[in-house]
Amino acid sequence: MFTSGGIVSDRGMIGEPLPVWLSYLFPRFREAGVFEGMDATHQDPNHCLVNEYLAGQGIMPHKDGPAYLPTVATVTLSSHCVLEFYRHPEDKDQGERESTTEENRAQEPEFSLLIQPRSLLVLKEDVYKKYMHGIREITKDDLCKGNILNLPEAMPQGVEETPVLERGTRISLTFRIVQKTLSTKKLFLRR
Ligand SMILES: O=C(O)CCC(=O)C(=O)O
Ligand SMILES: [Fe+2]
Repeated sequence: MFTSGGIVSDRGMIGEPLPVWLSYLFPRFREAGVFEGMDATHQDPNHCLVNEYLAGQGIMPHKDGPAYLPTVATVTLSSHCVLEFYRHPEDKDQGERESTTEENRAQEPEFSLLIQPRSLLVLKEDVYKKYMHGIREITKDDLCKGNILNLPEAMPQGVEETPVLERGTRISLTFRIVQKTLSTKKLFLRR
């Protein structure tokens, strides 16, 4: 796992340009209007998190938090996954990723999405702000279980008979906009 674009902290991010192998996707994001109208100074994402999940690995339910503008674009490579969405009781989790707890995992998800390899997933607005998202630590996904909202459209061909998908290694590229950026020049002038 690594991040590109800079390290995000409370004070902001000391930005550095994303490498070409990530920024080559920007025209596609623009065509699809993914980050359109988010922020006057940022038309393209300035931060990317690259994650590798081996089969059986997941991520605890969490919100991505206020360091980013509330749109996230995720490109999935190699293997599918099922992303689950949870509504926090009373929505008291104020968007802090650190607030992830075992208690969150105990809840049942409200809905899920089947995320196919080579797909782009865009989460914004309420789904970003009000729901937590997570990936269960399992090696197989039974598509008959849970409330998978994008079925049958996202169902891979040929699995209608036995809709259990075995997970392989998944790589995700998660693009976001960090609004608060600090240039090294500004930092230097502050001293
Ligand atoms: O890998 C994914 O699709 C989700 C990653 C995620 O939720 C995160 O890094 O905040
Ligand atoms: Fe996340």
